[in-house]
Amino acid sequence: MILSDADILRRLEAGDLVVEPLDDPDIQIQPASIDLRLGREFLEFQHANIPCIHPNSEQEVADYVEETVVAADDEYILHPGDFVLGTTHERVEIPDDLIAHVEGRSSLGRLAIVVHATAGLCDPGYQGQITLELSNLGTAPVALSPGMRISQLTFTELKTPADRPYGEGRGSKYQDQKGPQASKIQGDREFGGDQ
Ligand SMILES: O=c1ccn([C@H]2C[C@H](O)[C@@H](COP(=O)(O)OP(=O)(O)OP(=O)(O)O)O2)c(=O)[nH]1
Repeated sequence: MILSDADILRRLEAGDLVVEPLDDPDIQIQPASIDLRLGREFLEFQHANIPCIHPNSEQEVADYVEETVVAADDEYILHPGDFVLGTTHERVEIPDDLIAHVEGRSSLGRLAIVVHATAGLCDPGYQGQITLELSNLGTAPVALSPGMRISQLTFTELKTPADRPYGEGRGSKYQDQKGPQASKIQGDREFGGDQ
């Protein structure tokens, strides 16, 4: 079951679903989703730094990205073909019996801006800001401004709460992330990590 605006409000009031700061609930709570705003930090990919990324190399991933912070009243120009990591302004807490889907907004989609390349799922138990995989699929640069509504979250109720929710209990690598976070795939067991 997908939560409606009334269901979302009920869960926010109950306090187990958290979206904060929710500056403007009247505008941000949509019929069956919550609009989230764009944060000020961006991770850009430095193509010249390394020839290729080996997923098991924390160093290569770290060398590959560089953070840019734009002022609250400034803008970030996303050029055609660019791929950068952004962040939601809001921090979320997803209860154990919900999953949240990170979706784009139609108005931005019509300008060719997408907010995730592939992994648009926030697990039951996830807490933190949401890293956005931002791309401009169009032919004209688009100016993005911190605070603008950039994405929407929808919520689906699970049949039963997750037995092992995302979080410290299972060593989840993005729990409590602040700002855009680069890939931590080197934490995967396949690449020598313990997850
Ligand atoms: O667009 C998104 C989607 C998800 N997340 C957060 C919430 C989610 O719970 C967490 C992990 O996502 P996923 O399970 O898809 O990533 P993974 O690579 O499998 O990581 P893990 O091994 O920690 O599950 O990342 C984001 O920040 N941005």
